[in-house]
Amino acid sequence: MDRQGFPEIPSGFVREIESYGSPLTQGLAAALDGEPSVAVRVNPAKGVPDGKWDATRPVPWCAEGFYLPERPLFTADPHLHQGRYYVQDASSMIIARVVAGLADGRPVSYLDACAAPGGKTTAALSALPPGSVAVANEFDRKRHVILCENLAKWGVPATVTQGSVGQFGSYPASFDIVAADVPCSGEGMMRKDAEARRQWTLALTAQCASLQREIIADLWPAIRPGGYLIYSTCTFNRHENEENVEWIINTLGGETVMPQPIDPSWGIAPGIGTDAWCMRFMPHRLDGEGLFMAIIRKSDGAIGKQTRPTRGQTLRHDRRYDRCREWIASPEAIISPEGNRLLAYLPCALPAALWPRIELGEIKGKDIVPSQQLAMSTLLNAGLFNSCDISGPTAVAFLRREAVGIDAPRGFVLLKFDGLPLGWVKNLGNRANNLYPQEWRIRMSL
Ligand SMILES: C[S@@+](CC[C@H](N)C(=O)[O-])C[C@H]1O[C@@H](n2cnc3c(N)ncnc32)[C@H](O)[C@@H]1O
Repeated sequence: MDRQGFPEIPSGFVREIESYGSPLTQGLAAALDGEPSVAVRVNPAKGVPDGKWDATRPVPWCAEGFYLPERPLFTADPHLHQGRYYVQDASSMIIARVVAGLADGRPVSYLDACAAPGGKTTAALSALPPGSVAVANEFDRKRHVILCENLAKWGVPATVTQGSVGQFGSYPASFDIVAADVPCSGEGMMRKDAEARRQWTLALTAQCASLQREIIADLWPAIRPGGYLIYSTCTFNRHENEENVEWIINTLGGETVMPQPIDPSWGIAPGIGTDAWCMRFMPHRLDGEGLFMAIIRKSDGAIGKQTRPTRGQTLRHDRRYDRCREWIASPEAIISPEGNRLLAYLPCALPAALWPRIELGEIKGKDIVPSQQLAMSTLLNAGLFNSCDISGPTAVAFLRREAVGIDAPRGFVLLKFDGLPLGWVKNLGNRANNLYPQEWRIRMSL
């Protein structure tokens, strides 16, 4: 056993990386016994109050990223639950820079094919130029639920889907950028996660490399010719990294590109034993966990070509709900019920099945009970609702789904903390019903 009851770094892993004979891997195994850093990325659409984290160090490659000197009790912080920031390993924040560089100011269609829990998706959503559309998919059902929660809190509209990446075969040449943060052997997590050490075998790396090729082959038709694949893993071995990038280039047809200049002082290393342009984040060379990323441009064509919106083709605005139209600041939205949920669809260049949607509320008789997703949305027209500013302790009680006393008119009231929405209560006068989603509530004792 080594640090904090972690098993030793697997010797087979050490032998594997030493076999590369690269100076880039010297010192890597020792660094995996060190302490991981703590970093956060601020949501530019919501922001955090000035001075929230004094004297934090910026993450060099991400304008919104900061290292914290120690790990606070994030769960007890209402700002986290408001989607004002995301706790994320610093290395992963590179995705924002890459996406901004590839889009280069043009609206694009973006697919994050392996998205849960949503760290890279939220970063990409903040980096995509206005007018872009984003789809986030997750294969695993339980992780999809977490993805929905994290993206709802982030508040920037996106479509969330659940299923295998094969489903995107039905949308040929539909996306300018496809991000595939593929499932991997997780060697880059050996510092944070004891299981990453326990599960490691050379056979696992081969299995993962093969699954990753299947995933990319399934996704490839969905990328527009001339569009981009962002391929990433959180592992160090070459089989899942450089070898797969070369397989993609040679078998599917593309070339690696560098979308943004990388400052050598950041410590990001190139690929090992390849001419392809790759980025290696190695914890002994920079402050972040292991990450590998390559950007592959699919041969031919140009990106940014938008087809005409197919608005109204399969969905019609339901006039019974006209009064909810202004709840969100999107005049194009089509308001339509699905079962007892009232949804606002945001028409875009993608087929209607992939239009982003915001749940406005639950239809209960004549009432529409406004939803938590609406409260969190950056499109919410907050001025249309009665609201009430609450203190930190009341905010935490609300997030625990406890009863909160408020001084506000009767009916649905939007609770605000530090100037931004936190959620809804139904004020009955003598008490207020807490409408925070049961499954999102803070469960731990604080
Ligand atoms: C590295 S994680 C993604 C992390 C995420 N991009 C983030 O930054 O928060 C890889 C994801 O791929 C999903 N996955 C597992 N098997 C898959 C498969 N066969 N096809 C597609 N995705 C799969 C996993 O459930 C997992 O959520």
